[in-house]
Amino acid sequence: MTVFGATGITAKYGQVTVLDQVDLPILNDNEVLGLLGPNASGKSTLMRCLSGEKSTTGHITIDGRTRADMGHDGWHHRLASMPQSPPNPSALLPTELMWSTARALDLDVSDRELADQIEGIFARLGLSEFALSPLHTLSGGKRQLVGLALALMRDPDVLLLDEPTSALDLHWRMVVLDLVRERLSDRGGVVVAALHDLDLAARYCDQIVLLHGGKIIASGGPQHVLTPANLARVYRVETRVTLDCDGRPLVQVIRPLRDGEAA
Ligand SMILES: Nc1ncnc2c1ncn2[C@@H]1O[C@H](COP(=O)(O)OP(=O)(O)OP(=O)(O)O)[C@@H](O)[C@H]1O
Repeated sequence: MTVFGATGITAKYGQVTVLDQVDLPILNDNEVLGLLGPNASGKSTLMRCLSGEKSTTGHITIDGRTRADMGHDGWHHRLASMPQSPPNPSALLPTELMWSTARALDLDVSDRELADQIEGIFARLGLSEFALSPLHTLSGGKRQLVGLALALMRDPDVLLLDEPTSALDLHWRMVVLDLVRERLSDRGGVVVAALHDLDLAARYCDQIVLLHGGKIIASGGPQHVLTPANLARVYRVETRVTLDCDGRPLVQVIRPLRDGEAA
């Protein structure tokens, strides 16, 4: 069982406050939280605060214990993140990156088991044929998938994904998010994913937090958050929202609102 909590998250760059007292809903085992918001609303900064990469005055816990309680290694044993930028287009091979990540984890498994694990992750992400291709020869989407493979290799209880599908085509977006959900039902844990695609968020997230200017504008189930009023206020667009056969919102964007036009 994993319970992840984050309250009172405030973050600054220099003197500028970019996150102001953000409280995320408590996440219980098997839950996916989507972070939505326009450019510069603070999604990546929040992800970096949650991972411990950026300092914050907030209180972040896994099963009631903070990073200070667990220590750096203990925390990163339970939590891993996939950053917004994919691995650099270097001469390294995806398989080398996976092995160095696996070795750093010091897992108590044989090389054969590790090789099987790596092969399994590559197969699910369509990377098997690229395992020995230098990163600089891969497309942006394939490198993004390598970034996800590295995060999955760590097999954390709390998985943070910063725009995990931004470089992917329609097929791979759904494969990746199906895999994320399947992994939760197999082994438990929670996922926090920053997303731009509202329909993917509605389809895959149990809860959504809508950020704007570093503050939470709405928080709750997709149907509660993805309303025309919230979307107009935050994204400055007119939308029509209908429900699919499973009751999930489907957002049709009609037009951008003009300067000065009421949301
Ligand atoms: N290293 C930094 N130094 C100074 N300001 C920063 C830094 N990183 C981000 N910011 C600022 O913090 C604010 C939030 O940025 P952040 O990257 O968290 O937003 P975001 O919601 O992830 O945006 P996007 O959707 O464009 O990726 C922005 O105003 C941004 O300019």
